Amino acid sequence: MKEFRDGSQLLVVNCYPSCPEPDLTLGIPPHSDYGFLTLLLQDEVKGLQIQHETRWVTVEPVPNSFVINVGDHLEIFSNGRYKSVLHRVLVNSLKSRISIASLHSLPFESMIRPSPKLINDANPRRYKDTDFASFIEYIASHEHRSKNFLESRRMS
Ligand SMILES: O=C(O)CCC(=O)C(=O)O
Ligand SMILES: [Fe+2]
Repeated sequence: MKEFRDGSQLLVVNCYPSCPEPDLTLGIPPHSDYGFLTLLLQDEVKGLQIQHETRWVTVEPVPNSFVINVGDHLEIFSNGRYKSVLHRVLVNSLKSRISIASLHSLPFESMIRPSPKLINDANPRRYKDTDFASFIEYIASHEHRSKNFLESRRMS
């Protein structure tokens, strides 16, 4: 898509200090990412987990590599064929951890909508249009947990 040439990028740097009681908290609660794709660089300390079926699976750090996550916009654009990945971060008592997440999408003012090529009588449209303003409005009044923003964009 041409629009990606002027697309948006959000860069998030996370630092998780070691925690004396790691079982009592989370580094980041379960959520899915804003955007089409996230490129994530994690250091050598484990902590990231993705939800696979009903289990939380640790994403083993691989040196000099990115973890690529599907975000909510790709789920919307693909009309649900690709699912944004629910993930969370654990803390540990021994080491602090750093990660850098780069979230990529269309320009902030663009509407994100299911691709018309994927919609037909057998596959009706499943998500409403959304944009950065709707995301900001949503997180101003709700906690961004689980996949609740994406759920709010589902057609009823
Ligand atoms: O620290 C990580 O590995 C993941 C961070 C994350 O999920 C985020 O910044 O959205
Ligand atoms: Fe994330």
